[in-house]
Amino acid sequence: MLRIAVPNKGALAEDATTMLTEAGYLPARESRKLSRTDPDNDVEFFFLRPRDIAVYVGEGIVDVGITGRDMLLDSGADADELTALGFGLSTFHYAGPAGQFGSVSQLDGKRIATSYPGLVRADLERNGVDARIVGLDGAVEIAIQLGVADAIADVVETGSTLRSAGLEIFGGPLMSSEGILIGRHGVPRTPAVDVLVRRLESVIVARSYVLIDFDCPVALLDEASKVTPGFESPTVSPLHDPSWVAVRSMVARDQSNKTMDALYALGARAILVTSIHACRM
Ligand SMILES: Nc1ncnc2c1ncn2[C@@H]1O[C@H](COP(=O)(O)OP(=O)(O)OP(=O)(O)O)[C@@H](O)[C@H]1O
Ligand SMILES: O=P(O)(O)OC[C@H]1O[C@H](OP(=O)(O)OP(=O)(O)O)[C@H](O)[C@@H]1O
Ligand SMILES: [Mg+2]
Repeated sequence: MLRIAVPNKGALAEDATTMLTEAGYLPARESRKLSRTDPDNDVEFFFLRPRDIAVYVGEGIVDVGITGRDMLLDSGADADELTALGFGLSTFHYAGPAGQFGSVSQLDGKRIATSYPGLVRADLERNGVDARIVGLDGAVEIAIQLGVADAIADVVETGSTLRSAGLEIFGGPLMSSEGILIGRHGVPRTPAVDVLVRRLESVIVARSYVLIDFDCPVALLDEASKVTPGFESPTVSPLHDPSWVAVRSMVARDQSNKTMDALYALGARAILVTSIHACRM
């Protein structure tokens, strides 16, 4: 059985479960249970704290897990990113009271509150800054007001938590993060892991692309194919009227209206966009 660790709470938990469900697995947690089997897929799910998942994977206790890239890096666990999952997008930043800090070098001799000490220590070393790290479990944005730190380093998504604490970011982002699938370093990918990765990547494709169908005068087919080149090349089918063809292609979901406008302006008609329920690329 493939053993998969899934966040049991926090920012990644719901999206990870939804994505695995769309990929055909049964990861929904039953009441307060910390594990469940999915016999049809020969998988066992473990519901763990996202921070601990890198540790369990790195120690080889579970085969793979879903966590944040920032948490993997922070943990220093012996695990690698297998694929990025496109949810839980965030950046990691230093922040301080508005107007007080301009660059990382100004952190020299200061106290920095964070829940990600490994990540921050590595960044400070890279920048040659000697600062004291104050390790906190969460709600670090209030640490300056409470007098335990001079600056913080934390996850930023919308920035609203920082703003409401009167803080602003300074220096560049330490990293960009998102939910990722991780596996133990140096362990060859088994066929079951390959299937999992392919299924998850297919969910991302099905979410990011749509199918576009349209009727096109044969004389315009080359031009239309440039608008919708698809992955390999568009599918072209004959119509009863020999001067027209039907064309089908994949286009990026967020470009679908622009693509329809361009095709219409070119002379294509009966332009239809449909969602992709599932795929294997
Ligand atoms: N507001 C957010 N938006 C997007 N991603 C986030 C957000 N907060 C945290 N994350 C990401 O989610 C992952 C797990 O963080 P999360 O906050 O869920 O864990 P935690 O702090 O241990 O749990 P909790 O906040 O429930 O105590 C990290 O990779 C982090 O970057
Ligand atoms: O930029 P924003 O959209 O405001 O999101 C960022 C906030 O979200 C997370 O907090 P979380 O809810 O996980 O609480 P925690 O700090 O206690 O972990 C993170 O630690 C930031 O505080
Ligand atoms: Mg959190």
